[in-house]
Amino acid sequence: MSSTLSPKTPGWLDWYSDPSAPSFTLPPGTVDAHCHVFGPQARFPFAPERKYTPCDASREQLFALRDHLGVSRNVIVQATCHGADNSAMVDAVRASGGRARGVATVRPDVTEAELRRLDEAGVRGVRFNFLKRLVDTAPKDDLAAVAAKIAPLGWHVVLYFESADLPELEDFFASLPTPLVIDHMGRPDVTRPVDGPGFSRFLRFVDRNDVWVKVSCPERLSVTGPAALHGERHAYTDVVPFGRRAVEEFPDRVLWGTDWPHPNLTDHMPDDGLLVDHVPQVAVTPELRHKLLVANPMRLYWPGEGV
Ligand SMILES: O=C(O)c1cc(C(=O)O)oc(=O)c1
Repeated sequence: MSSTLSPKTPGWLDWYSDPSAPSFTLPPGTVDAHCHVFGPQARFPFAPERKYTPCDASREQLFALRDHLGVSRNVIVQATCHGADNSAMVDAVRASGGRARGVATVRPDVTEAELRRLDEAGVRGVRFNFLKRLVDTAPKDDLAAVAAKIAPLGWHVVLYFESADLPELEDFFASLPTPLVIDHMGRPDVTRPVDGPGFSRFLRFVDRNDVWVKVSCPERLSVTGPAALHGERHAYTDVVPFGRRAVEEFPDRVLWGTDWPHPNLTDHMPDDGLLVDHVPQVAVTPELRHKLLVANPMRLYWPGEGV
């Protein structure tokens, strides 16, 4: 069997295997609203159209990290290396005993029966990905067709795009008939001022369209670090003003996630324990932290299970 497995993309960085204990204690009920599973490849082969071949990152390994960090629940987002085959993600969500929800990737010809099956498994949204390094195309007609199909289920659309592409995409986004959730703060250029035109445009878009924002991936957005490694508890200081601004302007619509197992990082792989210590730097009061980590994701993914 192992001879049929594809080797990892050259230079691939594996997830950090021995994360430290965070010094910040996550509040009870914390949701990691953005994480992935990869394979395991031998059981859930990667998609032929993928742009990278990762290491395995199984549901058991994700749940072990959840427990180690003091997280209560996960939202498992379909990773592009699995294309529109949601098997690994759905398997993980089903195995969580109600402690995970899923975000899927589906094609425009997806049937109602398949959507109902995903919904019953715990899927609550679909992801539209616009990063050219991750997907070949993102035809708006196809995506609009998907959005029309999932809207009656009460699902939302998760959007992953580069900040430079927002001007071209925002009318399309605003036309979608579902709630919207934006990955990784819309990937701001953190070398620019937090009150400059780029991030201001993003915040205006969020404000006008009632969008949810994931305050996630400082390790991906940071230019100057320092990295969450070697005991560094004030990591990624260049990203802090952007996260703080989003949390303070939209306290009821921000979400947090680890992004474990951190696909496609090339510079370093963060220690996830230290990454948790980034949270109190962007959400500076207990009230803001409770909204970011517990109340907001519960409203979106476990409505009716009030907190
Ligand atoms: O920036 C990335 O490379 C990346 C990739 C994926 C994915 O492949 O699904 O998901 C993410 O959240 C981030």
